[in-house]
Amino acid sequence: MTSNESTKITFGILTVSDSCSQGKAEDKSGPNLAALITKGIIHNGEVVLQECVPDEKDHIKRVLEKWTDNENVDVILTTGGTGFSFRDVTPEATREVIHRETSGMTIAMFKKSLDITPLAMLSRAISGIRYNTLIINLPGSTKGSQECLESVAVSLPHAAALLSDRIVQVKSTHQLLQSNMGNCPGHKRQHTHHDEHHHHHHHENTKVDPTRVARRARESPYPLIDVATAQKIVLEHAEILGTEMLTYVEALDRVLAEDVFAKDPLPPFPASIKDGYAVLASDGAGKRQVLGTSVAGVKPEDQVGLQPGECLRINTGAPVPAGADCVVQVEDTKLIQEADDGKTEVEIEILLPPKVGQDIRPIGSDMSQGQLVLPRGCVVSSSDLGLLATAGVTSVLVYKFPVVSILSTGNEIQEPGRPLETGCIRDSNKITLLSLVKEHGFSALDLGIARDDPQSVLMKLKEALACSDMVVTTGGVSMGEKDLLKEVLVADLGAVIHFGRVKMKPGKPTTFATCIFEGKKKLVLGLPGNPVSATVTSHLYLLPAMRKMSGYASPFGTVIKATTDEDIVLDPRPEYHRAVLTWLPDSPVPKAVSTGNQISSRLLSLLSANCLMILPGRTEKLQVLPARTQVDALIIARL
Ligand SMILES: Nc1nc2c(c(=O)[nH]1)N[C@H]1C(S)=C(S)[C@@H](COP(=O)(O)OP(=O)(O)OC[C@H]3O[C@@H](n4cnc5c(N)ncnc54)[C@H](O)[C@@H]3O)O[C@H]1N2
Ligand code: MOO
Ligand SMILES: [Mg+2]
Repeated sequence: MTSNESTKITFGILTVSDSCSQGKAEDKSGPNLAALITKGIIHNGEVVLQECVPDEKDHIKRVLEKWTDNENVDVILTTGGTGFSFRDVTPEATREVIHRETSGMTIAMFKKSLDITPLAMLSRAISGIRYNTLIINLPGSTKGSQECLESVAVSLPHAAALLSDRIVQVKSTHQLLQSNMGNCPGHKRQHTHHDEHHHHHHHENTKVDPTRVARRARESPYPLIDVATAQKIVLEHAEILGTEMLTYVEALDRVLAEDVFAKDPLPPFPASIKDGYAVLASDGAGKRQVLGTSVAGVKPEDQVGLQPGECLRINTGAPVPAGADCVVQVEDTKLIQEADDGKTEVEIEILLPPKVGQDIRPIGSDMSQGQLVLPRGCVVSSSDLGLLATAGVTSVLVYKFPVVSILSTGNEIQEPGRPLETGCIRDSNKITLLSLVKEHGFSALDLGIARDDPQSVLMKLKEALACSDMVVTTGGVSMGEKDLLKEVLVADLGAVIHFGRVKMKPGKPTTFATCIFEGKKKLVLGLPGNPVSATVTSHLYLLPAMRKMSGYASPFGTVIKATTDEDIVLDPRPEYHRAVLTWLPDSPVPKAVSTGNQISSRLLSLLSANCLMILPGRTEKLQVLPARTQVDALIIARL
């Protein structure tokens, strides 16, 4: 039996201290703990994270949650903030993030510390498990924290193995069931000599009784419904959440909840369209005395009046002076006489007889006072903002945006930006979806990664439901043993699953549910885990739902006609085939060129794709769609 030689145990060390975080004191116990671990106090221990935070509960919680949920570290040691002083809140922060206490660890530390000094009684340290991470409070002093670490060191490898082993156990089940995944060498881990002990632990800890695999449905209980029906169902529940007043500057991409009218006319005065001279049309062509200049921005009442035979130089946009009823552009005039200073004009000649109203924009000719400027339901664009500004509208009533949270699931998923851990892949779905909604004028919250165990999925779902109107998850909705979303939704959240499978490719296991959480109706969109499926189904269900909830009159994306570029073998399910639209000079209908291998795990099939060709499902009489067939194409990117 080999020991779990190959497994390292990753540590995060969090020093909690106002003075250290403010640089007023040097953190000694944190580095000392790191040194002990590096020297091997824990077999295969490795410090991967180290930070110092003030004695602020929320700050401590944030780091503990981040290190657990995103960094997936095995053990977190906090040092400091466990005493009686008012600022000591590490135990409170820890208690709020752990799911289950590990009192054995705490007692072991106290036992040893109390043997050394009765003052150990003044520590309020606790320890516990959050998902698969063990969090242990150590005292702030270098000596005290070292003694406590030494007292638990002997059992840490075992504790960490039990927690992480659950992952291996689940992962191998998970892998087994995802038939297309095969067996990944990363998961074959030799159990230590506690084998029977481990299995014992597995049984009680993984809450997956072996019979369940056998009982597991061989067929999904959810009927395959078509895309249009699925979209209709989602939109029925995607209701407007209310309205809010925004300053006009914040209104970009929002939908107006009421008509907007012009407060002021444009132009507010008769404005010249040209650089030239303001004149009386009745004077006809011929000489004029130049009175002076009317420039843009001068108040009309400061303008001198105009008598017959007189004219006033005027700039584009300047108010036309009282009396003048037309403007002649300077190109249609000739200079007759100018003053000794060689620049002030005295007399000019109008070469063409001017017409009344010529080159003048009358008051309100662009926008009259009280006129309807933007109708209710309009999605405010950049030029609409200009109109709001012009109309003197300072704030507008818009529909509220839905708060949407995005949650990845899966034991094999790790946060991007870190070296790959054995048997893991990086989360691409979350960043894809977060930026996809942003591309379409919305925003969403990143709720991290849920692990493949019921309690982790439930905790994460609750967290997401508490802070958003719609929760979007990816993964865990197909037929696998660890595809827990539907089960947790129904069993633990009393949700109604409106559909659990859609006849489409990719995107078959797309799931949609609603539930009442803290008295409010919430939507849960369970997208498939395959990256392409998650992205394609976002275009078909997520964006339309967000648009509908934001007040869009037409929530669906734009569909145009395109012609296929080559023969395409049809799938039994209607396919949303990634393609690149290219317009050719001789045909108004663009060509849609496929991006190649469409397997739904291959994000590259979305590379430069700007549309999804909507292909019919295969039938007896139609197996292959010939080239140059006209199909619908859903636009999915800025053209
Ligand atoms: N027996 C059956 N197995 C499967 C069926 C079926 O009908 N019968 N459907 C297949 C189809 S179609 C799809 S789509 C997938 C969807 O499965 P899940 O939604 O349960 O997704 P997972 O199993 O969790 O993961 C699928 C795949 O995607 C990877 N993944 C998951 N999350 C992420 C992420 N955030 N970033 C990147 N990659 C992710 C995961 O590693 C898996 O490879 O089910 C088929 N199986
Ligand atoms: O439905 Mo899946 O997304 O085809 O692979
Ligand atoms: Mg699955």
